[in-house]
Amino acid sequence: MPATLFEKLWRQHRIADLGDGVALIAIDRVMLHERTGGVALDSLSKSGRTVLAPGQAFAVMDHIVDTLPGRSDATKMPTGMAFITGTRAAAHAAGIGLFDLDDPRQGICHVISPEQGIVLPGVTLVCPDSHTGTQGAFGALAWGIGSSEAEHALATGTLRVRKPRTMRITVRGRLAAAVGAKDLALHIIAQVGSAGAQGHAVEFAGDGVAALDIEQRQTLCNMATEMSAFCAIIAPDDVSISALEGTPLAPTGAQWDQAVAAWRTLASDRDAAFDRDIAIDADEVAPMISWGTSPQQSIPVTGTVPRGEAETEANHRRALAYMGLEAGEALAGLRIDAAFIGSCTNSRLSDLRRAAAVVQGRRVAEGIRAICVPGSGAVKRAAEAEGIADTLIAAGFEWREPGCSMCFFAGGESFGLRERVVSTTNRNFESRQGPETRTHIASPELVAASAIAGRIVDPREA
Ligand SMILES: CC(C)[C@H](C(=O)O)[C@@H](O)C(=O)O
Ligand code: SF4
Repeated sequence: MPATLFEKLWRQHRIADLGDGVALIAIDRVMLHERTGGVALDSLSKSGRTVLAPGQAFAVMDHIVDTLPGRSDATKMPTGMAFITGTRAAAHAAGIGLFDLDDPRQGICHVISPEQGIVLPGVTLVCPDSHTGTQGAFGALAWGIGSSEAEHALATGTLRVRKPRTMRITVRGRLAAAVGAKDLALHIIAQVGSAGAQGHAVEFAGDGVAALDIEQRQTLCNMATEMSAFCAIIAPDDVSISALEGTPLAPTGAQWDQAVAAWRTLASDRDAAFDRDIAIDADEVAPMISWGTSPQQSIPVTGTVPRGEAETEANHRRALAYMGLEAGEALAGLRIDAAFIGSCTNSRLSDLRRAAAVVQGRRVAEGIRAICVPGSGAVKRAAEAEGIADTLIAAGFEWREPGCSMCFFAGGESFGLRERVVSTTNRNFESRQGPETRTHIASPELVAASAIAGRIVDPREA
């Protein structure tokens, strides 16, 4: 019987059926970060257990660390330092891999995993972080879990998992030159809704996805979390395989060749049936931006804030009031206070390169705070070598150390009260980037162009 890619990976990792739609699944990699991972490690050691496969477990410092130059274990978050020192001690005691603050490989967990070859096609990878599905861009089965599940996975190399349903999102045709994966993702989420993929493993397919480079694919899979997907996956191909070749933990020599031969079989069979199957026309995707407090509240940047539909009216009104907007108002032209380029959605080299191309030779508008936080040490060094950092700094951007930074207010860094921020991050929830901040999520090009203009602009006209 024809099988989906998800089904193939599920079967390859299924140890036992536990009944009622739940299976015991073999876990190949566990990633942890200092916000939730240290807790799992501590609880594990308190219960007298050890990590079964320390060589396949990795802890990363990304969420709480400051991203200001000259940073140390002390953080802007008053209780932050304990997360960092605690995770460090626990990782050392457990003997697992650690990407510490002073490690040149440090960065956001989902960004550094493929840089290091931690994620590979066909593996199962879990992390107590909701955007773990980002790594499905490499053809892995990667999903976010809770801390206690992380503890279980560390101790046993397995997890009980309720089998998700399957959903395919086929992108027909290629995106226009001025639009990218972030626009595509917001277009899809606006269509299917923030709960649109709940309980589903989403496979992105079609020529529009095959045409995306590996970093854009990660952006797309990252945003699947914002439609509540269990995970996202893209079948491995030359693009994803060559991106992993030569990474520190990838197989080498004959083992690499063998692995590649196996990875090439990882695709949904032609007649495989999905529980849900939807198609998107790439030529209908425009530069997008969110207007509200949920990623589904996104519109083309040329559009106007929609009027509420009856059943969501109260939510709609609340979002409008929170964002300081009125239905019918155009987003283009709206004054902003700040611009942020970073996060596991859009902090890779090509994201920064596209932003730099927009700001090249120009200046951030008077009074606008513009910040760029590269996703990893490797991205930072490459951007510096290529002149991207100089371009951004000359334009007036702050150039930071790698980390989640202002994606996530709980890290301690934040924007000011009620400030309006254009941001390349994935969440525009209330107070996500600071007290009552008004976040508009969009592509790096749109954010960069808006920083220069001091207001929301269509990057095609910048
Ligand atoms: C802190 C962490 C658990 C959280 C998540 O799981 O997503 C964070 O990364 C986020 O983006 O909100
Ligand atoms: S960059 Fe933001 S979304 Fe990504 S893992 Fe960090 S806090 Fe979560």
